[in-house]
Order: sequence, then C-alpha cells, then structure tokens
Amino acid sequence: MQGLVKRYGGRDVVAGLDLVADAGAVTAVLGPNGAGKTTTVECCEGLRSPDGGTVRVLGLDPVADARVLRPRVGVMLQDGGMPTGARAGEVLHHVASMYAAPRDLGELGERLGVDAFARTTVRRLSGGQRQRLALAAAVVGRPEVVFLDEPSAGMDPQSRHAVWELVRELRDEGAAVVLTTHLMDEAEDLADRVHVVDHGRVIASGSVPELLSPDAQDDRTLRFDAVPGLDLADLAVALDAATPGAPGAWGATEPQPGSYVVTGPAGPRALAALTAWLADRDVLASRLTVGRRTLEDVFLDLTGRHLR
Ligand SMILES: Nc1ncnc2c1ncn2[C@@H]1O[C@H](COP(=O)(O)OP(=O)(O)OP(=O)(O)O)[C@@H](O)[C@H]1O
Repeated sequence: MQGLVKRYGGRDVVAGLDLVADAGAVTAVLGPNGAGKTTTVECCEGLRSPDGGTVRVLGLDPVADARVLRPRVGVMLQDGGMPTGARAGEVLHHVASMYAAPRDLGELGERLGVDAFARTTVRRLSGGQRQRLALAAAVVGRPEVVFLDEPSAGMDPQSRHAVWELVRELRDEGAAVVLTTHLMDEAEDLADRVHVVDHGRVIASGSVPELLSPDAQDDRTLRFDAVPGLDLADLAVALDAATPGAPGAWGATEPQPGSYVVTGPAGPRALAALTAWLADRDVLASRLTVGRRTLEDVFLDLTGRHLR
C-alpha cells in the first residue's frame, strides 16, 4: 500500500498511508480508536475504494480483481458481517464449502470453541462467540493473506490465547497476516512488524524490539503520577548522580500533566534516588512502577497521548 488516502465528508481519515505486509509474517496496524485502521484494511479487502494512492494484495487490485482474490484472502470484519438468522455451525460449513481445500472443520471448531455454540443462531451469539466464529470463517479456506480486524476484542483470556495461537500457526504456514488492534500486548506478543497509526498516518514502523528501545535495549522505565510541573532537569541530575557509570543517561518527560515517564539505567539505586528526590520536595508519588518500555510508551512519546 502506497500513499493510501480515504476521505469521508472532506476529511482525510486515511492520509497518505504506506504499509507492507510480508508473507510468513504478522503485521500489526496499531493505533487508537478512530486512527483509520479499519478503513485501511477495508481498502485492502476491496470493501472501500481509495480516494488516492495504490493498494495491491497478492499483486492484484482489491476492487477490480475481487473475484480472483476472494478464494485467496481471508477476512475477519469487526462487526462479523455474517447472516444473523443462520446457525453458527451452518455458517462455518457454508464458508468452508466455497474453498477447494478447507481446514478440518472439527479441529478448527474445537480449538476456537465454535462447537459449543454451533447450533445457536448468529444473532444470539455473544460478542466473543461471534468474534470466534468470524475468525474461523476467515481462516477456514487456508488463505494466503488474512485480515483480522481487532481479532480478540471482547474475548475472555482463554479464547484470546486460542486466537493468538492460531494467528502464529497461520504465520508459520506462510500466510501474510494483517492484524489491526489497539491492544498493545496483542501487538507485542504477535507482531513481527508493527505500524503505529495515528490520524490516518503511519507514525512509526518496525519490529517490536526496534520500536521499544531503538538505542538502548537495556534501559528501563520508571513511571509515576504526582503533582504537575516537577523540575525534570533537576530530577535527571539527581538520577545521574545515583548512577555514576552512565553520565547523561537519564531522560524524564511529563507527557500528560502529572504523569511522568523516566527512562535510564534504572536499578535499586536509581529508584531510591527518585523517591528521595520526591521526598525532599514533599511530593507523594502514586502508581510508581518500574518496567521495560511498552508500545504504549512509544505511542505516548510520539503523540503525547495514551493509546486509549
Ligand atoms: N463510512 C464512514 N463515513 C464517515 N466517516 C467514517 C466512516 N467510516 C469511518 N469513518 C470515520 O473515519 C475515522 C476512522 O475510522 P476507522 O474505523 O477506520 O478507525 P479505527 O482506527 O479502525 O478505529 P476503531 O479502533 O475505533 O475501530 C473515524 O473518525 C470514523 O468516524
């Protein structure tokens, strides 16, 4: 996809988006609600026509070549897009019958738990059940490219785990898996490559390790909430003094008023120095945590906003 533009009511909801998804890899499109993720994948699925740019799936045009692409592409839509009056099992059988070499329905139905509600009509399924059925329908035909829009939304942890395992398996079988999500742990766990999208543009791309810590893999992050407007340059000096082996290694930001992110060689001494520095100022921190950076931090750094 190159320079994709999609406009609604004169507003660019996708504003020149470049994206590549390789075979045998999971590509995640990660961004907050309204970032343009669904619109982007709908253009790949041939459900929407771009207003600008080029989209090719398996080298073909998703709109003009829709008939040729259909048996080679699996699609899991956010709203399911399935006939509401049909039973879940019938839907899956029907979809499977359209493919030359479908997956074993018994095995697929069991691992995604579809068997348990096979006789229930789609309209009576819970959100999570509907998601699992939609995923089964998307992958039953052994597609070469799979688009999964928020695949584990509304699922319990066990179902989520089953979905993630299936996604890894699809990748290992050689499929190009494109996954949209606003769940950073989903992207972190699954994706070989992540495109972080905001306001219809890709604002960062890379493997998860590349995105998390491009220049200092060992750095950790201290996070805390406190009164807004702390003197962060002074804090960095105090932390530098506590970790003499790495001068100038500390960075501190206040991405949102009263919410602090401090990165550097955080160990026990640095943590003690931070709390002592706060105590000297009579500041009580809350939600103080020590951890590695997450994709949420990356998003916060890039946009000054939380993912959700
Ligand atoms: N058919 C439409 N007509 C008008 N505006 C639309 C239409 N579809 C989407 N939009 C708008 O385009 C923007 C991007 O929506 P999109 O669904 O692509 O975002 P998203 O990143 O998938 O968000 P979410 O995580 O909430 O699904 C939103 O502001 C949405 O309101």
